[in-house]
Amino acid sequence: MMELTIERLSKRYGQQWALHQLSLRLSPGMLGLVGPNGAGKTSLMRMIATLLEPTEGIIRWNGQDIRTHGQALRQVLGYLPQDFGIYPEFTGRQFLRYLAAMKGLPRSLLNRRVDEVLSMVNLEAEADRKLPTYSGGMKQRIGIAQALLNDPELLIVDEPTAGLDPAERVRFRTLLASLTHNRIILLSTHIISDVEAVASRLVILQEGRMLADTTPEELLAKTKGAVWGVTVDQATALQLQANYQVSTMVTQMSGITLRIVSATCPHEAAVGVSPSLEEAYLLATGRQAVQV
Ligand SMILES: Nc1ncnc2c1ncn2[C@@H]1O[C@H](COP(=O)(O)OP(=O)(O)OP(=O)(O)O)[C@@H](O)[C@H]1O
Repeated sequence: MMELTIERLSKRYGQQWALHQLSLRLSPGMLGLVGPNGAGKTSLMRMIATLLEPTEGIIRWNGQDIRTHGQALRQVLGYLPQDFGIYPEFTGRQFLRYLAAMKGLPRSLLNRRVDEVLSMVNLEAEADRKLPTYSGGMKQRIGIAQALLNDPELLIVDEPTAGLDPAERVRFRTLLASLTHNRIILLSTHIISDVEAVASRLVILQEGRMLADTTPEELLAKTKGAVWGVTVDQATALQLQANYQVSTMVTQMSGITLRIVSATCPHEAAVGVSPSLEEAYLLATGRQAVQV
């Protein structure tokens, strides 16, 4: 059995609710937890990892309350926190061996398991280099490797792609996708493309509340007919930008081409275009996209 159940979970810091009455049931597969900074993603993940006390609500692993049965969950948990610290004096392999020993892996298994996880994250060739010489992507892959040491049933990864370049980000996404078999993966991000094509389920959080519990396909289908493309002069572009959610803005010889997320047609020359998942997310959250 592999089931995580979250029942009316809330976290309050002082007067502020970081998370409010969230209920979710997770089964094997990847769930993308998407939301802007401050949405409550880290608080939720830390509560599941038994590192933070909920203010209200219950988290159950296979039916058992983790407040009283935390050890059962920790045994099957792999966690890559956002601020994952490395030890500068270690090589990748030494670091993993050290953590494997800390996690109580028996000596007879330890070296073999470290080799296995190094191969899973494709770092065998760099395993004997010191950690400070690693790129951002390699550091994150070592982070995943340490989270995989105990072959976790529940893998929690908090904003792993922050600071990675686009190639590293794609590589990291592919790595996570390869780990979904027979595991629950909870991946948080504020960049929707990180979970596009890899998450079978999307939960959108905003200001501590769940805006949507959906699938990428469903979210896209809902957005059909609500994304428009138009090429206009600069003054019109600025005006449209002030009044609508503009997802992209590209300057071309013929003028400025905008993509606009709007339930109604924003301009007489606008034509309907196929939505991207990012635009679907913008429509769901009602947020202004970053200008390009
Ligand atoms: N220790 C704390 N004390 C007070 N407020 C906190 C604390 N930790 C988080 N918060 C607040 O709770 C809210 C949710 O924060 P949280 O870190 O869970 O969100 P997040 O979605 O993970 O955002 P980020 O990606 O920025 O970490 C934010 O408004 C944050 O300022």
